[in-house]
Amino acid sequence: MLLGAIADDLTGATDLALMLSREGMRTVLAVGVPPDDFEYQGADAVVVALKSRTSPAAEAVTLSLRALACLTGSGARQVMFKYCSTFDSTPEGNIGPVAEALLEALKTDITIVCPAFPANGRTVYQGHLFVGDQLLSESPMKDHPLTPMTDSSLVRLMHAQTRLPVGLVDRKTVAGGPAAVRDAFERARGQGTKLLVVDAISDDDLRVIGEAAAGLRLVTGGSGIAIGLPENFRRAGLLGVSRITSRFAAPPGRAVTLAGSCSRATRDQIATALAAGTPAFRVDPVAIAETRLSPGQVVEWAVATEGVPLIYSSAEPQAVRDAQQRLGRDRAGEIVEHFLADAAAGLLDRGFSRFLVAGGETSGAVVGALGVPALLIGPEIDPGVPWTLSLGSERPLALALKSGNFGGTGFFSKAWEMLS
Ligand SMILES: Nc1ncnc2c1ncn2[C@@H]1O[C@H](COP(=O)(O)OP(=O)(O)OP(=O)(O)O)[C@@H](O)[C@H]1O
Ligand SMILES: O=C(O)[C@@H](O)C(=O)CO
Repeated sequence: MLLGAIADDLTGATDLALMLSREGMRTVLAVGVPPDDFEYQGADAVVVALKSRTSPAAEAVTLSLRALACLTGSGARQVMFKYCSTFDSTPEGNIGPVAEALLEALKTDITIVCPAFPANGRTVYQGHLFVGDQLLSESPMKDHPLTPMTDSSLVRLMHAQTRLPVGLVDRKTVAGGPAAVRDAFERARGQGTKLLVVDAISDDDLRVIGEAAAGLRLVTGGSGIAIGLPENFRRAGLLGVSRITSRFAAPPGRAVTLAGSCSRATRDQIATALAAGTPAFRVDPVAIAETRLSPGQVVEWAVATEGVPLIYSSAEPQAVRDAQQRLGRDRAGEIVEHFLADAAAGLLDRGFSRFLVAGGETSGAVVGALGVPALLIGPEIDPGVPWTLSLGSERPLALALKSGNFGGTGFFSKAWEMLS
């Protein structure tokens, strides 16, 4: 194993695994910390998908260290910690605490912090994260149900989340190429800086940073930062030049779309699907809490519905706030996650084998309920979202796990057409 990665949610893990596959690494995704006898299938890269983004920081650290032990125990030469390209976190973490714990466990002195993913509009300039043409704190991320982002300065956010010294490598330095960035790492090292936020506004910048990061034991960032890492292994003669051609044969069976993401992109995709006449069932968290709605009812509705049914809880920010006021923020989230997971398990029992799930937390819950221990990465649907095939599940499943804010407005029909 050349690269071992720890992702703080499942859609983020598929996003990273897609990036590594595209750059020519045979990549396997493990759902949760893999057991000792996990079959790595000779992979160049293994991505461990956790569900640690919004768990208490201490829990996220423990889980991440367990994943790290598996990856380093299997010989990973470099380790990556993958978090969201919109830096989804709270003042308590979990990005800072996990990065700090990984640095310490790997006995290494410095790492980079770079969530940039230009293909999806995430860029970092002067240490500030932009989403499209908006600062993070002015983007729809300010209304996220679990991790509202109200500050765009990555340096400030990292200061709030760790006790470690934080520095910045600015765009001007990155424009100077890999040697200039490596020099900046050395200078920062000399000053005792441990976490270096790095500017990146294009894939070219990310390739420069990737090359400069060849000697770093730990790299942290969004999937974009991985774009330049495979080439380092190639330069070192450890990775072949051939690109991976993904063979993808989706199993037969019925299909369903499940959406628990309240992100802007998902809401637009739902609106597009509804306008096109997609049969849809809207799930209300308060109705679930008051036991007026059960997963079984939704399963029966989907079974009786023709085409690809859409089951969604996604709602506008005000409706989410109302539900959270009634139920509590975490409880509202958990109620919906459990509901959609139970509905997915019910649909699996009724012969469904193709699942498109929108939302990272939602995907984690659904894939857990479907009993899928690992995934093989298939073709890209939109930047950051591949079709995947289950590995080691009772029967083969096709899964598209979409990050909440990824994908064009016609994403659902585009994804399903790829399987028809
Ligand atoms: N109507 C609702 N009211 C309150 N909470 C909701 C509602 N619908 C969904 N949720 C919760 O909001 C959270 C959405 O998080 P999720 O990670 O699934 O989506 P996302 O943040 O858009 O995606 P990603 O993490 O991939 O960016 C989940 O915990 C979900 O259960
Ligand atoms: O980086 C991203 O934006 C995604 O891969 C993700 O982590 C969403 O949950």
